[in-house]
Amino acid sequence: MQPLSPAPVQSSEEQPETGLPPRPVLCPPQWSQPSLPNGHSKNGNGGATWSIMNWVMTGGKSYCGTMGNAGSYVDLLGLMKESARSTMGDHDAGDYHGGAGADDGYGSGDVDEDDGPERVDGKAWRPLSRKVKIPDDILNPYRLLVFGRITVLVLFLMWRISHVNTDAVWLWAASVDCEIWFVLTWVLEQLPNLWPINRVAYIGVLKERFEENLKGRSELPGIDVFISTVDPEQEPLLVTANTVLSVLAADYPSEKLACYLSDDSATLVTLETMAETAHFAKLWVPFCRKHSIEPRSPERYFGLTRDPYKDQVRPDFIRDWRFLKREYDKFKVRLNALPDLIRRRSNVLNAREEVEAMRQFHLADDDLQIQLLRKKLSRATWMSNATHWAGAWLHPSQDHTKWDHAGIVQVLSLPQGCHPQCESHERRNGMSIDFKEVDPQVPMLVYVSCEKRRGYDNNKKAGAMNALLRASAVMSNGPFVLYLDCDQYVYNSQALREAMCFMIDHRGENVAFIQFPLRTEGVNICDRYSNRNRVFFNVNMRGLDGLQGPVYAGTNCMFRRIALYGFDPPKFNILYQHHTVKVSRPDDQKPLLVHSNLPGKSKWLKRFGNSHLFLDSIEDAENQAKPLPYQPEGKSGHKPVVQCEALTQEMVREAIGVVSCGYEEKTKLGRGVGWVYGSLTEHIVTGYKMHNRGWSSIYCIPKRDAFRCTVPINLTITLHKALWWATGILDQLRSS
Ligand SMILES: O=c1ccn([C@@H]2O[C@H](COP(=O)(O)OP(=O)(O)O[C@H]3O[C@H](CO)[C@@H](O)[C@H](O)[C@H]3O)[C@@H](O)[C@H]2O)c(=O)[nH]1
Ligand SMILES: [Mn+2]
Repeated sequence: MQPLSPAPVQSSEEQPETGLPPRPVLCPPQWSQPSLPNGHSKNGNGGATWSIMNWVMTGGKSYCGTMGNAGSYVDLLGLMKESARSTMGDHDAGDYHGGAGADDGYGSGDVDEDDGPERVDGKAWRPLSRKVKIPDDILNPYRLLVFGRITVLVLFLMWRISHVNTDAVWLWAASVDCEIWFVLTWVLEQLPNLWPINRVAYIGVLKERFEENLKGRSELPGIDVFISTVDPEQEPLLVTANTVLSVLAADYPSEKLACYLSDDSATLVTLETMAETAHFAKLWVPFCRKHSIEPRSPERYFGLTRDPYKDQVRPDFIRDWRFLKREYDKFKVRLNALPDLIRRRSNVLNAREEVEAMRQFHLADDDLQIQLLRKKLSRATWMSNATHWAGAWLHPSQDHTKWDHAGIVQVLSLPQGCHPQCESHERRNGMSIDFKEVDPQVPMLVYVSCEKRRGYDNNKKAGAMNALLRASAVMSNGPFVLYLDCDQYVYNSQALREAMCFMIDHRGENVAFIQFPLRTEGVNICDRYSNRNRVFFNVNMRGLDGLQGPVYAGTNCMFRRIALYGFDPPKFNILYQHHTVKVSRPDDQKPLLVHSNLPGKSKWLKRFGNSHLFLDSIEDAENQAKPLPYQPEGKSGHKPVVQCEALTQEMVREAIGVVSCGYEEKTKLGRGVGWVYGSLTEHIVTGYKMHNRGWSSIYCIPKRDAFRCTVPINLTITLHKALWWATGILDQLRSS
C-alpha cells in the first residue's frame, strides 16, 4: 500500500465538478508510521492503519477528575402528498422493493430550490430558505373532518357521562375514564396537525453568498458530526464505517467538517476499523467529489441495482469505478480480518511478555522471585504499535473492561489547511486514480471513548454525547453539531448545506435544531410493523413545524451548539440590540448570558466545569454560528473548524481530560446543558428543554432523503421499541 504522493502539484485548470475556480495547491506531507517490534509487520492485514496521526493519548485514573395512529391520518397524508411534488425520479430503482419507497421520498416544497428567490433591489440580499404554505383548499376538508370528529366525540362523552350504569358503577367509571383519556390524547395529537407547513432551502443562494468569488475559500460555518456506537456485535462495524464514510464524503468544505465517533464499547477493533476507514476515505472522498456520486455510503452505492454508468459523462469514470470497487472489496476483507488479527497479535505479544517475565524470574534473587510470582501476568490486548490498548481487553482485566477503562481520544485524519488541495494521483498496488481536479482532503475524523469507572453512571447515549460535546469544543468547536446514530448514513450529500440554509438565514438565529425525518431501508413494501412511521414523520412533524417546531427525534438532527449549552435564544438575549425583549424568568432559568456581569469565564465554571479551553470556546461557538450580518467584524466569514497545524497536543490532552467521568460531577451537564439524563426517551426531553427556553426548531425534508437507516423488521424488536417509547413518554408525563 503506497502512501500519498508527496510531490506538490500546481493546478491551473477550471474545476467543472466542484465549480470552484482555479487555485494554487499544496500537497500534504507524507505521514510516518510508528514501527512494531521485531518480527511484526505494521499492518499485518495490509492496511495503513497507523499512517495518520497516531496520537493515542489515554487518560488514566489521574484524569478522573410514536408510532402514529395510522387510521386517523390517512386522509391528510394523502392530501399532503398531492400538494408536494413527488420525487420518485430521485430514487434508485432498487427502492421499490427495499428502499424508503416513493411515499417517503417527496420533498418539502413545490419550488425549484436552485433557482432561488428573486433578488431584492436587483442584488445584495436573497433569503436562503422560505416557508411554503400548504393551500387552504387542501387542508380545510381535513380540518372540517377533525372538528366533525371532535364534535361527535364530545357528544358521545356527554351521553356516556349522563347515562350512569347503576348495575356496575365501577366498571362504568373505569370505561368512561379510558374513553376520556382516549379523546384527550386524540385531540392533543390532532390540534398541531391543523396548520402544517413545508419549507424550501436555496442551496444555490448559499453557495453564491458563502463560496463564490472567494478563490476556493468557503465562509460556511463549521459542523461537528457526532456518531455513536455501543456494541460491535449488535451494530456491525461495516455499517458504522459506511456511516462515517458518508459523512466524510458529504458535500461540505473538508476544513469545516469534523466527524467524531463515540465508542461506548471501547474495543480496539472499533478503533482499528476507524483507522482503516480514514485510510480508505482518502480514495473514497475524492472519488465521490470527482464523479458527484450519490449516495456516498460505499456499501449502498456499490449495491445499487441501477446501471452505475448511467448519467456519467467523464471518460475515466469506468476506470475509477472499477478501481474503487476493488479497493472497497479489499477494505471489507481487511475489516473482516481485524478481530482475528488483533487476537493473534495480542497472543504473540503476550507470549513474548511471558518469556521475558520467565527470564527475569530466573535471574532474580529469592525475594524478587517471590514478588514476581505474586505479580500475575494479565493477558493484554495490544495495539499495532505494540502498546497496551487502554480500553476493554479481549480477556477482561482490571481497568480494562467495557465498564472500567480510561478515556481515549485519537485523531485519525486531519485536513491540511483552509484552501482545498489537489494532488495528481493516488497510487495503490500499481493502479492509480487521477485526482487532479478535485480536493482530496478528508475532513477530521476523531475516535473517542469516554472514561468509565465503577461508581460513575455513564448515562448511556446521553452521557457519551455530552462527552463528545466537550471534547469537540476543545478540538474543533464547530458552531453546529449534527448527531447521527451509527446506522444512519448520509443519503443526500447536500443535506448539511440544506440544514445550513435554515440555520444561518436572516431569522435563523433563534433556531436551536433542524430535524430531518428518519427514513428507512430494508423494509418491505407493505411495512407491516409500521417501521417507517409515515404518519409521524410526514404529518405530525410537519404540523409541529407550523408551531414552535418539531420535536427532536433522537437522531438525524443538527443543533446549534450554544442551544445545546443551555443558552437562551437571541430574542431573549439583550446582546442583540434590535431584539430588546426582556423576559423575567425564575432564577434558575435566567439566561446563561454571553455577557453577564461576572468577571472572566468564572460565570460558566459551575455549568461547564473547569476546562479553560472549553470555557474559552463558548463565545467563539456563539459568534461563529451567527448569520453573517451579525459578525462583529462585518463580513469576515466563518473560520475553519480545525487544521493540521492548529490542533495541538495540549488540545488533545485537554479533550481526554474533559471526557473523564469525574469531569461532569460539578457541572450542569445532563441537567439543562447538553443531552438530558435520566429519561428513557432523553431525546424528546432534550428538545423540549430548548423549546421551553424559547428556541424554535425546523423540520427539513429535502427532495432526496437526507439520511437513511436500516431497521429491523422482526416483530420482537418492533414491540420492544414500541414498549420503550411508550414507557418513556409515560415517564415524561409523570415528571415535572
Ligand atoms: O449506552 C449506549 C446506548 C446507545 N448508544 C447509541 O445510541 C444510538 C441509539 O441507540 P439504539 O439502541 O439504536 O436505539 P434506537 O431505538 O434504535 O434509537 C432511537 O431511540 C433512542 C432512544 O430511545 C434514541 O436515542 C436514538 O437516537 C433513536 O434513533 C446508537 O447509535 C447506539 O450506538 C450509545 O452510544 N451508548
Ligand atoms: Mn438504532
